[in-house]
Amino acid sequence: MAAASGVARSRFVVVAGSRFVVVGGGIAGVTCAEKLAMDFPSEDIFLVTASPVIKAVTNFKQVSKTLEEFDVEEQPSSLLEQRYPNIKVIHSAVKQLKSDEHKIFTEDGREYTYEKLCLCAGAKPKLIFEGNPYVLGIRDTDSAQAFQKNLARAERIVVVGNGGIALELVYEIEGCEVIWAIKDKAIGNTFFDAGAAEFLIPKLTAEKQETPIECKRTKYTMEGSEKKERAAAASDKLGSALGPDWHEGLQLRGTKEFSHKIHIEILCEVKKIHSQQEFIQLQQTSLAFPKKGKNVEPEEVLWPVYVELTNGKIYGCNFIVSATGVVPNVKPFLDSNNFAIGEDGGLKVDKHMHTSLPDIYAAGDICTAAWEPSPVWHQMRLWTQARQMGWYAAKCMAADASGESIDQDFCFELFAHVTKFFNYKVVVLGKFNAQGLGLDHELMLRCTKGQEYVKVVMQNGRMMGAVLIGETDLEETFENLILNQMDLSAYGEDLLNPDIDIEDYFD
Ligand SMILES: Cc1cc2nc3c(=O)[nH]c(=O)nc-3n(C[C@H](O)[C@H](O)[C@H](O)COP(=O)(O)OP(=O)(O)OC[C@H]3O[C@@H](n4cnc5c(N)ncnc54)[C@H](O)[C@@H]3O)c2cc1C
Ligand SMILES: NC(=O)C1=CN([C@@H]2O[C@H](COP(=O)(O)OP(=O)(O)OC[C@H]3O[C@@H](n4cnc5c(N)ncnc54)[C@H](O)[C@@H]3O)[C@@H](O)[C@H]2O)C=CC1
Repeated sequence: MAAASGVARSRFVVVAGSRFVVVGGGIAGVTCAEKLAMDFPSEDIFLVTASPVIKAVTNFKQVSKTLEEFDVEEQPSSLLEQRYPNIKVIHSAVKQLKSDEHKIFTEDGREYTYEKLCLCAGAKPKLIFEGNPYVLGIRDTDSAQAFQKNLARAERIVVVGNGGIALELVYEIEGCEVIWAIKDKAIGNTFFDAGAAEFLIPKLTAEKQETPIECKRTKYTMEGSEKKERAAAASDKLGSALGPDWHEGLQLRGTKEFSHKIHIEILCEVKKIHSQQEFIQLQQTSLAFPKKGKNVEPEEVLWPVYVELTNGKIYGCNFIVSATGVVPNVKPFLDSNNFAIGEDGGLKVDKHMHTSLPDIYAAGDICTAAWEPSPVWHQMRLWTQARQMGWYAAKCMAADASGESIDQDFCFELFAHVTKFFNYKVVVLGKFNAQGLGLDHELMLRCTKGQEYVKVVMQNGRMMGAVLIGETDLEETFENLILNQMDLSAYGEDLLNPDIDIEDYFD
């Protein structure tokens, strides 16, 4: 017993301690470390990360009260250390946390002490049939490249899930048949309602893809990363999450000559996945790619794998993409640490980004916002929120360290996200899908086919949320109307009347 514990102790070397230690080289961790480095120029800030490259926010611009514009670069960590000489990046994964001793232990056998720690280790894809070699998830550079390689040899794939990744994939993939299996009635349930889905659908059947629109608020690049480091990233199992426009550098093309070929199976899930051999033994029939949405033809061709849906249909394919959400990456930190965990599996944080354990904070995809939120804010695991939380967590750590109290940052007053789907600019504000409002709300719509889709969510004459697809230029006005909760009953449908310049109305 004594010998065993002696061996265990000698495996770790105390390298150093720092007042502030941040874990994770994604947007949340890097932003947190940068803010601490700025506020404490004479302290060393340790950034411990499993990934060989880090994610840096560049060209940040606050374009309105809550909407932000910034680029994200995947960079070698040396660039971060050049910008902030008091940041020391440690490349190793944390394998254990001893919160009662204020220590973390890394995979390379070192231990570090901290006074205040911020955990920003992100999330992992929540895969269906995890472990099946034909099921792929997309999270980081490594998994995106593996997907691209498999797609280049594929004639047909099945995409499961109906959120951000699935929406991007089905639009971007060319030269490959795509069976898109969704649990819901309409596409894009995490961002859209059935009306918006209807507006977007024609883009999926368009034969030719158009030139990508300039996305005003987001850009994702890998500038500054050297080839050597990119290769290392490709073999990394714990890379940071990809972000907007991640697919632009990748050719997402199968073996065929056509552009889009998508069939959507609604209101179903995957019941079973059969290997080719299992399928042969089953003596069942699989279906050919449906023509004009109808599944009449059985298929004779043999495929590497078969997907049986809960609606009874079976499709053969080359592989399956599980774009079915994420689970916070909390595992390395749980052993012997009694963290309060949210329903979604994240580390619960209070309004000061503090977890349930002393001196430990969390930010980004790993955490679950457990404070009483503003009526028009909610958590979504997004790039923007990772940056906001990382920045604010650093402010909270600094305030706690100096015994000050601070108010919550304004960004948590209103949920605001700008992105791009199907080559349209998409802005979602507040309770854009009437989340949590029950039946007590009204919707107002304005739609010009192929051009714009505007939806506002109203409750008791007040605007609670909005979805803006296309170049509507309404985001700032609507942002103000949601924030100031003005009674808009008197304006009725004029609120969305295209002949009235509502900006003038409310200025
Ligand atoms: C394909 C894809 C597309 C996306 N598109 C968008 C988009 O268009 N817009 C948007 O807003 N959001 C998008 N997101 C979501 C967004 O990328 C994430 O919400 C955000 O990047 C999360 O940042 P993070 O810093 O919390 O986590 P991550 O970026 O996951 O970073 C976690 C970091 O922790 C490190 N780490 C993990 N475990 C350990 C450990 N044990 N020890 C040390 N380090 C560890 C990792 O190496 C990594 O550096 C997308 C996500 C994906 C997967
Ligand atoms: N443009 C953007 O803003 C983008 C944001 N992202 C973010 O990246 C993260 C990962 O993206 P996604 O994986 O798309 O997650 P997501 O949370 O956006 O969507 C998950 C989808 O999977 C479905 N689902 C869950 N379990 C399922 C099951 N067992 N069977 C079938 N369907 C199931 C859900 O109904 C939902 O439609 C998310 O946080 C997302 O917000 C991703 C891509 C683009």
